[in-house]
Amino acid sequence: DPIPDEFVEIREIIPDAVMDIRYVTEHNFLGTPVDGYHAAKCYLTEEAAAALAGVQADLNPFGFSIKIYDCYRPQRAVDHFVRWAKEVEDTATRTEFYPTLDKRNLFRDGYVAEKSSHSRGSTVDLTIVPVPVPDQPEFILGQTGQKECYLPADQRFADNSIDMGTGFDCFHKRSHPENPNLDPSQRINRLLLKTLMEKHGFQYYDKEWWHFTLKNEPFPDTYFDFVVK
Ligand SMILES: C[C@@H](N)C(=O)N[C@H](C)C(=O)O
Ligand SMILES: [Zn+2]
Repeated sequence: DPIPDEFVEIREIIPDAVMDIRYVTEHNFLGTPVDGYHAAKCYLTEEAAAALAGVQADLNPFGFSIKIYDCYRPQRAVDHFVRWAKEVEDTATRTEFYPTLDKRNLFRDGYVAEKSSHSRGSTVDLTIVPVPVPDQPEFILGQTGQKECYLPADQRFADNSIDMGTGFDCFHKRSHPENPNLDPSQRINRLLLKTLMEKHGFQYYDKEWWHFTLKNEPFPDTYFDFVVK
């Protein structure tokens, strides 16, 4: 299935966007590359990409950049998430990604969706990194030690993001954007991301500090399933 004309690959619009597309790798909550991700690329609708370019333009003069974890997500990837959640005996990634929860409750608790706004093409998971972009350790499944994603930045996986208080896809209350039990600098970092994203037309999500949907999304009722390639 071809990539719809209304979608763009983000680096065509934001060449200096930093990419850390987790679902094409093993460093995600499934511990395996996800169905439908064949390349470490970010496709978004033209409208969402243009809005995100505004965020990058605001960050650049201050020596920061957006870093993208996920964009358009094929429906078959979401279906893979659902299958994974039903395999209850597979808890290989629990320590890092959902240390306090039963994987069967990740959908109920709002951390993963069976019908995801990502599949509509105007939702993005992202953070902010300094420029020049600091190194980040390579993740090697089975070799890189798993650390709870809610631990302080110097104890959890050493993501090169500014400190948002948790790692990406940390299914835990500390990831709720307005959790008051964070250091002031972590709360300010979240506020910066949310303020910039809202300025450019995105809606934040009250369960995950990294997840934003364009308010005026062009395909509010369409769940796409083309492959990321
Ligand atoms: C899985 C996580 N990155 C995410 O995007 N969660 C929301 C709720 C979704 O699945 O749409
Ligand atoms: Zn998301």
